[in-house]
Amino acid sequence: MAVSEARDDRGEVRIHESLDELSTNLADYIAELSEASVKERGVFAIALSGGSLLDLIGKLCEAPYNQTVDWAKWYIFWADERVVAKNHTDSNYKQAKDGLLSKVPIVPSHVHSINVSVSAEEAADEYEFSIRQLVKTRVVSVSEIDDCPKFDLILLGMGPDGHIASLFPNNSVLNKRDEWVTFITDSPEPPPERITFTLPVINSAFNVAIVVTGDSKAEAVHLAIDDVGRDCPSPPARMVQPMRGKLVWFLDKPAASKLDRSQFSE
Ligand SMILES: O=C(O)[C@H](O)[C@@H](O)[C@H](O)[C@H](O)COP(=O)(O)O
Repeated sequence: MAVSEARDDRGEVRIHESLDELSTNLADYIAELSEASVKERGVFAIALSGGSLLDLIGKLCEAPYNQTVDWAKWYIFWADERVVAKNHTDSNYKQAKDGLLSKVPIVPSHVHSINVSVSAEEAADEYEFSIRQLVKTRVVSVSEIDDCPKFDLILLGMGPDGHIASLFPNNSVLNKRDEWVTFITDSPEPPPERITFTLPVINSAFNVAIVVTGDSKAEAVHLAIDDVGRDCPSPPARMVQPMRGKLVWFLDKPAASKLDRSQFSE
């Protein structure tokens, strides 16, 4: 059975016995947020990331979710994307299409992927422009604090170095405050060119989920969640602090193995 704990500004931490339990819990969470958002706003604007996360949301293609989720109301975005051809194995779009989008009845015009035929800088600018149009029509809500887009849900993975989206440690894009979407050409992980949401956009969302599995990420999970003191390095994932939204961590046991687990409850 999953255990969970509320960690003040670090959000709710859910730890799962197995990947299967995590996938089911994650699918339930997404389906519930979708239902609430469609009821409240008539649409569900969700931003995906890349990596193992996309395998873990695969349960959404199965019963009961494939029948019960109101797919026609979904609008899909990417919190980060690699600037490669859309049929390239590194493309987050391709991974999402193969694993989810082609298997459920999402409206093709609701899928907002980046333009990969231009430079990373231009792709980021164009993507921000298209999000601005959808904020105007309120397909994407807007933050009352700073006019940032307010996605119903942003799904993030995390690397062993604590990066989320394409916001890597010690990269100057972590300090971007004015752009909604920015770019890098020097990713420490291939491919080098990527576009990414900035922290203000991530922290404006109604809901953010960070999904992390495997013991190679246990130290980064500890540094991102526990009270570790100022002398420890602060990974980008620790900077995810939704201003008015809710943060939930979905972890398996190996990823949670270095957490201070004094107060978890069944
Ligand atoms: O496009 C990307 O590379 C990502 O969005 C990135 O932030 C990813 O989510 C993490 O690197 C975790 O990836 P894994 O879960 O595959 O380790």
